[in-house]
Amino acid sequence: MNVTSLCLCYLTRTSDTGPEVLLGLKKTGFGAGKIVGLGGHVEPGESPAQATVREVEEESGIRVDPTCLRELGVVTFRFPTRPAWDAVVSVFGADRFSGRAVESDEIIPEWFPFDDLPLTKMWDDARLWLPRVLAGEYVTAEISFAADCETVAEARFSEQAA
Ligand SMILES: Nc1ncnc2c1[nH]c(=O)n2[C@H]1C[C@H](O)[C@@H](COP(=O)(O)OP(=O)(O)OP(=O)(O)O)O1
Repeated sequence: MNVTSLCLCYLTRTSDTGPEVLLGLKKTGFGAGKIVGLGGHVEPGESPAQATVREVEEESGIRVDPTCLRELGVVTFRFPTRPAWDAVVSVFGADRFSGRAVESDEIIPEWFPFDDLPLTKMWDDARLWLPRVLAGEYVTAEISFAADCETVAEARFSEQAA
């Protein structure tokens, strides 16, 4: 069976008080109630970058030119008790984009300072790698969740560069 292909995008900006990243409260579907990065499924015929541009606009109204996307890593999620949820996530970032973040059917967007990320309200794995990608590190990771599908049981990082 093919593993689901997802994308995530961390838009960043510099405010008067320092660097910030755009996250958002997921209103519906997988991960509802958590604060997440913008993103979603890579549809058939799309590249991960094309899916990222589409998902960012659908979820926040912000437009990103594909040439402005930076590859930040690839994270594989494994759910041993729910293998249908297994996914490979292509992670991108961009600091050039147009428009202002607005609420959509899926997400209530919010900018967070790099030094005050809402990690306890995010997927449990985010604390392990989001600060690293925001610090400029390319991350290749495989995350296995415990039986509760919420808690990280094991996280393996490899040194593979972009
Ligand atoms: N564990 C973990 N940490 C961080 N981020 C994520 C996960 N698991 C995840 O699925 N995600 C991210 C990856 C994706 O960006 C979204 C999930 O995509 P989803 O919202 O289900 O996909 P959409 O295409 O927007 O939804 P549909 O419209 O297809 O229902 O969360």
